[in-house]
Amino acid sequence: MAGNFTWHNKEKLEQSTTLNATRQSEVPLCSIADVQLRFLCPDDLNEVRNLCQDWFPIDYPLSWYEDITSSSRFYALAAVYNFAIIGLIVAEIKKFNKLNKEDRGILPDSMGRKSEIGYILSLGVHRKHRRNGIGSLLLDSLINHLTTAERTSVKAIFLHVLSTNQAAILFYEKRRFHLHSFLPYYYNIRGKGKDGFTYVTYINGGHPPWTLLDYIKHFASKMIAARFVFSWMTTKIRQLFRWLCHKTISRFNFAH
Ligand SMILES: CC(=O)SCCNC(=O)CCNC(=O)[C@H](O)C(C)(C)COP(=O)(O)OP(=O)(O)OC[C@H]1O[C@@H](n2cnc3c(N)ncnc32)[C@H](O)[C@@H]1OP(=O)(O)O
Repeated sequence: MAGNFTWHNKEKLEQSTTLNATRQSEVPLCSIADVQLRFLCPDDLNEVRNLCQDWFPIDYPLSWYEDITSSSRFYALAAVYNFAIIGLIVAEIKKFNKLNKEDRGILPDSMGRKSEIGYILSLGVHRKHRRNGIGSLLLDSLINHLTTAERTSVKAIFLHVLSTNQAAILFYEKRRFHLHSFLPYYYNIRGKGKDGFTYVTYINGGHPPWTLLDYIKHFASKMIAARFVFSWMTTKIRQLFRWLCHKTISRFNFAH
């Protein structure tokens, strides 16, 4: 899986950001135009670990932080303001056929076989800077990356979220992610089973498997199209027949 792609060149660290969305109702602590995006590097490990421990109820092992701050397998992007990380997104591309059973229904089998799929492992924004468009900025950057010409095989982006994480659910729904499945006891949080949801959005022509209703709609539209073609052909055959009759009668009259 990891061998099939490399994320952005880590040397291209800084991306300038231009998002003109300034809020009228509240004064943001930082202007989004002053936020820079760059990829994580090994020196970020402690800063990233402190942020994640604040944001997520899951205790990730040290090896996870080492991986996301150093491996090119991950698209691990930080939003930086005043030299401090105030947000980050971590994602990877997975081969569809390597997905867990519960996630296989995201794409139809016929499309899935040759496809890849983006998986968001983590997205978080510093508490002080939430509702300022930084989460959206990070997500947009990932979506832009996955919708370039070289990544047309990536047909969907999905993630897992705690069913009680209302802020994140509202955020993803606002960003046109749809609920795909309910995952009872998906998380083990300090020894307790907690439910999760899978959310998904489709890119690069990807779509969910067809439901019975989709098949009915498709069949009905084919029937309507066939009826239209049939009635057009009947009209044309009738016109041709009339023209032939007319020609034959004219010739017959002329001969006599
Ligand atoms: C795969 C996963 O990582 S799941 C876990 C997700 N991460 C977390 O739970 C960590 C804690 N939460 C956070 O860090 C943040 O709340 C995030 C990442 C979910 C959202 O980041 P933000 O920078 O605040 O999002 P952003 O400002 O771009 O919000 C975009 C829109 O999402 C919706 N939204 C975001 N947060 C909320 C909220 N708390 N309540 C209601 N709607 C919200 C709004 O519609 C918002 O637009 P608006 O502010 O114009 O109304």
